[in-house]
Amino acid sequence: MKSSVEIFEELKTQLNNKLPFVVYKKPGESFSKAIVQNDSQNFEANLTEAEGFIFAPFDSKDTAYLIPAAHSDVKEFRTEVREEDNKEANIPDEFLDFEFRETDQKEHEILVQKGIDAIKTGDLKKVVLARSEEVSVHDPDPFRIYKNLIQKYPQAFVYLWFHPETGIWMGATPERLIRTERTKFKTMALAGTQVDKGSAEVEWRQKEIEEQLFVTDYILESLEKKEEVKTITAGKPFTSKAGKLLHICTEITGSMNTPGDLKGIIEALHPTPAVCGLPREQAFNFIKSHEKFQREYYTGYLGEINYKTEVKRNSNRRNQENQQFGAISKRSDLFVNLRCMKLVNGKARIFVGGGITKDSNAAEEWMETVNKSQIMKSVLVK
Ligand SMILES: C=C(O[C@H]1C=CC=C(C(=O)O)[C@@H]1O)C(=O)O
Repeated sequence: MKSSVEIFEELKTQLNNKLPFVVYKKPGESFSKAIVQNDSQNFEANLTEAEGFIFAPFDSKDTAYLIPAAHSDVKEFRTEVREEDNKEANIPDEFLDFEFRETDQKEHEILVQKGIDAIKTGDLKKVVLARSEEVSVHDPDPFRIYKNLIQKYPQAFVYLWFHPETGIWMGATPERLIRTERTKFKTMALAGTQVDKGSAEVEWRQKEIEEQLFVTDYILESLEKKEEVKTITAGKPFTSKAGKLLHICTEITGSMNTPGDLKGIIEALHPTPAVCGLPREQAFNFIKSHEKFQREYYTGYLGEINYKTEVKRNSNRRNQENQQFGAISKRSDLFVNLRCMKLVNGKARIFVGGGITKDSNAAEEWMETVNKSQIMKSVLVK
């Protein structure tokens, strides 16, 4: 196995040559994977036949890119989380000393208030409204920032993606869109945010409980309708930690009639009410006509799609039944592109948003985006 130093050197060369690659680490794992495209073609992803690593935008009308498994090499290397660096619960104050413009605050509060008013007067139940913010970075080395993200957010899906058509994106997202293996799938309903104050008992307000329930109900309803889906079950909501933030999460598991029949399921899930709103189309239109920036790949999704993996055969007689499936299975593991940024000309464009319901408060929503943006800012400092 090559060392991380050697692999990062190879990735630097890949970036200098403007060739696509992605390097990522899954929640809780102690190794990273780099997928390095070995030619300079641009591959657009088609959900029915994509096999590789997909990078898909918020708006499905825009282009999703793929690093195809057949045109790339996979390299795995250890990326241990050092305990002393893992300061995720309390980011030191000096890391938070970035200025934000007052006009940003005003603009965001006006946008949120428009969302609240639309919910109170129409059919819209929830809309996720976001903003972007640019900060200068002293040392915009994406590999250094990637290493920082891994140390700070060991429980997130951490990634660094480059493609000549999209530029450099990176992030540490807490939200899994879907994971599948053979006919089994797993997804989650994530919503509600509060800052982790370190107390063992976490209390959630009715507003957040309701907001998260919308998300769970929507995911269940839209998946139940799909003929690809055979069974589906939701667990109990629990508090999940994402850096110094807490969210409410419900795990949803199920099975499909045909292994790897993902297209319909992805289309049913994306964009989830955790990043768009309810009803989906109205929320989508509201976002498109009111937000003052392009989301691009923020609130899109990314990850392994139909990756062939070897299944270890078990010589135990009782498992013989399972062997009839053969030794190769296709696996997908996709994440929602949250807590992310785009690196452009030595600056980081950070994307943050929050779910708005009838009980939301514009000033609180602004603060929520400030807290979320600090997840990115804390890793930009040396
Ligand atoms: C849209 C974002 O977060 C979503 C995911 C979890 C909690 C959320 C919330 O509390 O509003 C958002 O729905 C973001 O981080 O930019």
